[in-house]
Amino acid sequence: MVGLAKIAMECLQDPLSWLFVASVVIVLLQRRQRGKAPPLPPGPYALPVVGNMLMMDQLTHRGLLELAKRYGGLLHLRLGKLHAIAVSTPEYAQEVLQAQDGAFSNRPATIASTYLTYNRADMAFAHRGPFWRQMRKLCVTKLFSRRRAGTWLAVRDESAALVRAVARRSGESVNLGELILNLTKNVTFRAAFGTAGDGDGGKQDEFIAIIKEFSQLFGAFSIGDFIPWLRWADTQGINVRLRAARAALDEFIDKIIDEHMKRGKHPDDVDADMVDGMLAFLPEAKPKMAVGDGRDDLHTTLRLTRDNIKAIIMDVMFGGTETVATAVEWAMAEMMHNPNDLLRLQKEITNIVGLDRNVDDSDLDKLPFLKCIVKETLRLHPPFPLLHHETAEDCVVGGYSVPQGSRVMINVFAIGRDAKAWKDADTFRPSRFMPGEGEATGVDFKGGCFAFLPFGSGRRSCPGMALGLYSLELIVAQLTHGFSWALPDGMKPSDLDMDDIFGFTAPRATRLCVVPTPRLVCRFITDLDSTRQTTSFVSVGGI
Ligand code: HEM
Repeated sequence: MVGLAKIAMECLQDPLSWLFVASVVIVLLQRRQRGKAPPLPPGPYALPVVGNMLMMDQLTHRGLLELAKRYGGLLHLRLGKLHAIAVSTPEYAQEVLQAQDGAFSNRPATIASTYLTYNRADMAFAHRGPFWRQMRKLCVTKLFSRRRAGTWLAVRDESAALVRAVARRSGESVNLGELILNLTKNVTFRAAFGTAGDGDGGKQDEFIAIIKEFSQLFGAFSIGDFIPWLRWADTQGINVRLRAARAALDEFIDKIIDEHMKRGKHPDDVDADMVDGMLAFLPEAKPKMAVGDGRDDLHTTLRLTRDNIKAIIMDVMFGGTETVATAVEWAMAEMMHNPNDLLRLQKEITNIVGLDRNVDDSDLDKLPFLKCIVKETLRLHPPFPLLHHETAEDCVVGGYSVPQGSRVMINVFAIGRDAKAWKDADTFRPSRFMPGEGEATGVDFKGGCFAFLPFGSGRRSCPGMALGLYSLELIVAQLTHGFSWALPDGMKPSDLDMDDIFGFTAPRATRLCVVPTPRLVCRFITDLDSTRQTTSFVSVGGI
């Protein structure tokens, strides 16, 4: 006994031994503490060190839906050092997005996304707190607001340009998915920088190449995100690509900021773009546009840096481009798959608008079935199928522990197809929302119904919802009213591939290709711009 005590005393004189003993004590105390806390939510068995990392390919909306069938609406996975929680029922969604919203409103970020957002200098990746609140106010009241007329005009112009482009291809198979994605890229480019896509093709192509690289890097797998002591290992050379991508963005946007500062447009001008709007908060901008002019609360308190401007522009590009394009393409695809719904919508629009012009803004609120098509599309195909949140503190949900710093994935896709919440949950049936006809009349996606969350709910819900919805409704209405549509090569509606793929959003696995025939009262014009001298249609009403 004396011998043992002597050995222990000798060991403890060595600092390394002290460290070892202290670690053992901490682990034991943590275990004791955890013994008192509620258990973690159920989930598959986690291996030592790597946990469930071998299941990474199942962390998609469909993979997590399958896991939820086995483990329940709140399930736990261990990804290296990280706790990950998947939420797959409306009840649990309400708990994390409403009842405990404050604790669940941080945003997880990888090493790559932290670097690419200039250390969370944007809104989408900023943790909840005073900075994020101010950024959100800036976006909602200044940047995405209806008062920034140029953005809404860009949607109208680009939608009309799409209709004209499709009309020129009457009777041919057109890749509608690709055309729609180009349209939304043009809109966000114009909204951010004010330049019309067509007139500035080179610049826009350069920017799209930067976005593509950002997008790949955002999704790149890095072992250091899950096992921190392996952060030094950069086996795929991602760090070099990250530095190059950010340098390219710096060069591109710095030039645009300088040009905008030189022209000195007032941020409230009708044709001011988002960069003009943000320069009003950049201290180095011209005095007449400088911060602190006391116009409102935000102007006296918010100071932006160039990094903030770049990071917010990327939020707009990522938040507003693929989301709208994905939803429009799905709406058109579902109507091709369900031709009776296409005919019903065409009939509704024809009754209100007539056949001598296309739909405009003032028609949209008179088209209830159009709203039903949009809702049903967003229910079955939410552009962001998973919402990514992080817990700011230890929480308890449904009797289970959710530790601080957990990654929380709210499976909006699974929730929108929850059989307890929705009748014929997997069927596209827009009339379910039709006033006086369907069982889901009055159900909305503004955030109060936790079975229907395409724009999220609570603090982190989408600040661009009004713009996104407007774009979605106008483009779908104009395409539907402008043309009769057929599938190419004698394909039947039931042959249409309706699979999706998981990425930044959940777009169609195969692009939608369709054959248009103009259906408005038209006059022929010869398309002199076209080298093929084709004859195309333009509506007398001026689409
Ligand atoms: C149909 C179109 C759109 C859909 C379905 C959509 C959906 C969403 C969803 C689900 C979220 C995340 C909510 C959460 O994490 O809880 C979100 C966030 C966001 N959206 Fe949208 N969105 C759309 C259009 C837009 C547009 C047009 C813009 C910009 C002009 C935009 C900008 C953003 C931003 C910046 C965020 C991050 C907000 C934050 O973290 O505080 N979105 N959106």
